[in-house]
Amino acid sequence: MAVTTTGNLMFTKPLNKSRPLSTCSLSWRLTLSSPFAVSPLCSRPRNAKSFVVVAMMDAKPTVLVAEKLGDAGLQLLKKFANVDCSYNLSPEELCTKISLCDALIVRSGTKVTREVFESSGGRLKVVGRAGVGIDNVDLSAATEHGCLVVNAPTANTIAAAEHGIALLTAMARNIAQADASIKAGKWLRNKYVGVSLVGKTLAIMGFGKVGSEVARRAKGLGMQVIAHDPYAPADRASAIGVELVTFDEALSIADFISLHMPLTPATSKMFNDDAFSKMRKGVRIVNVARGGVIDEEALIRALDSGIVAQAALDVFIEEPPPTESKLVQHENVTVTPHLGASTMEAQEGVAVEVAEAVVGALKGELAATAVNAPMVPAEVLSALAPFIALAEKLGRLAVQLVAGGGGVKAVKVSYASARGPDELDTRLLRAMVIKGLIEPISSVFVNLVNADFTAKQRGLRITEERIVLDGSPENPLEFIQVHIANVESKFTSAIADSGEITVEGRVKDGKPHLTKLGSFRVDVSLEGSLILCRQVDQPGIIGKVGSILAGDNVNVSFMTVGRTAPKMQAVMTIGVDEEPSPEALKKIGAIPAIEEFVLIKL
Ligand SMILES: NC(=O)C1=CN([C@@H]2O[C@H](COP(=O)(O)OP(=O)(O)OC[C@H]3O[C@@H](n4cnc5c(N)ncnc54)[C@H](O)[C@@H]3O)[C@@H](O)[C@H]2O)C=CC1
Ligand SMILES: O=C(O)C(=O)COP(=O)(O)O
Repeated sequence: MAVTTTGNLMFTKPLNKSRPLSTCSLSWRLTLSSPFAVSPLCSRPRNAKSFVVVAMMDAKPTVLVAEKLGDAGLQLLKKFANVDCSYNLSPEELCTKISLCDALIVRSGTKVTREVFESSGGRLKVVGRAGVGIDNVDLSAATEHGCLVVNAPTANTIAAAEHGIALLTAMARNIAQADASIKAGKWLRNKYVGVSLVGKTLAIMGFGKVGSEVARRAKGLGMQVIAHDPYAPADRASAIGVELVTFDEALSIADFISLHMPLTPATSKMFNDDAFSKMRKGVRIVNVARGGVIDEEALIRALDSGIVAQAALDVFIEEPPPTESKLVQHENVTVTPHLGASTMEAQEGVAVEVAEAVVGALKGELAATAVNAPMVPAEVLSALAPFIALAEKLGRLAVQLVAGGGGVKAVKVSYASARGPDELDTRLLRAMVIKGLIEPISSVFVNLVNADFTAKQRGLRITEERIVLDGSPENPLEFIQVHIANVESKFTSAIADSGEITVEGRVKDGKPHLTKLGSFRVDVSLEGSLILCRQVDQPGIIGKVGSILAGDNVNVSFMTVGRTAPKMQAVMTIGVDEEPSPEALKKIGAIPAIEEFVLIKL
């Protein structure tokens, strides 16, 4: 393939969409039934550009590691992928490089913006955050681009909690200031008299993983611990002897306040003038969460007025903060450069946690640490696996039966199961029906991440219905039906009495089968291509069609006939391994008894 170089980019000719998959530049590919199925670059540039950047010619995906990552994680990645460790990239450099990458791993120092996803040209499949907070990743843009975001939610919990306690104790005893003063040649024993922690009330704001661990440790120091978290279960708090209180109660009671909530639109600047005005005079604040949860200007005012006696901050709205920052320079403020997660142990831990999630996602597995996709436990996933393939095939079949009308706008998916509604997670199945409905008629790539978004964007209303069956709930599902309303069909027999295109499928011997088409009972394996014929039921038709296909060297894998009654209307479904030639199809259409027929590519 001819490649020309322009600056940092390698450009090649526009790729031919009709090229067989096996000749794509990106030869690794996941199975289509995978929820994170990767359609190669050549088959679906999402934002199709006149030129497509081609990354590499070997079989491995490329992972860009944009910030320092523990060695154990790097080794894990290298077993599966080409790993490009490029630190301190400018936003422009990141946007340039990203089009050559299948995965990106960052910490808190890299902003993964909408531009990054747009610049990836659809190639970026997964962003791994080697840590907890994902406020530096534009999750909406990731979801819209079908890019999975995973994080490492557990491996740095203890490190962050320990750093919170370190800041709490260092602040109370003026450790940083006293250290600086000795180094400046002073000996200020009276100036740096501290305050005791024992018996004081600590309010933990955000009682999640880190907050709970800080609470445990603070109790060990003899503090009274209360917590505010609108979403935390009371039994978890009471199990470690912590009382959950309202926001205002926490502010008005606490001697010390430690922040542990994520930065979200709801928590942004929640510690503002109003909040500071409700605090006890002389309160001391620790922030190892995110700088953005505090209005930094309001904190300076509260420090200057004495409402806040001291603050210890690991995080800032802008990182690194400007050197002349009044907050950083304030004598009652202790600062660290976002070190909460920076222990040897935590960095090795997050590196492994994120590398495993990224490799898994690149292999098409569902990640337990997915941030923008439903987390489906492994056992549920394996039980649903055959139905995932069925759901996609039914969507693909149904949409190819549409001839016209108002366009596909209203689709109902019915799940027949003996399981209770809470025991059947249909999110995955719905996503796969959407994938099947949209991919054959567009260049959009649909996966579990962007399925609902893509359907909504295309004005496709998906409703779901449960058909409750008696019997053993051992099987997750008996059958799935897909109904498309308000459309005409190119195969009128696919329209059921309800007036909707209706297809029904079951899993037989682990394989997806079509079991009903419109009002006709059929049974054909949903593989390869399908020929659907409607004819007046009479002897000899099967033989005629069979011999036309044999003459065209097309292997028939399956054939069934469903009829309303003997000698009445019948629907013949024929599974074929190869696609018949137009001549063969013409001959089938010319058989007098055949009233309509259609070829469906699954
Ligand atoms: N400084 C550092 O290096 C580190 C900072 N962090 C920060 O700490 C945050 C917490 O981490 P984890 O405990 O692991 O996350 P988590 O998700 O286990 O806990 C967050 C808690 O905040 C609560 N929360 C959400 N909105 C709230 C609100 N409006 N008011 C009070 N609570 C609210 C949630 O219900 C949840 O329980 C992360 O989002 C991250 O920003 C985490 C690790 C290291
Ligand atoms: O995990 C988090 O949320 C952190 O803030 C840690 O950030 P870092 O990976 O050290 O840049």
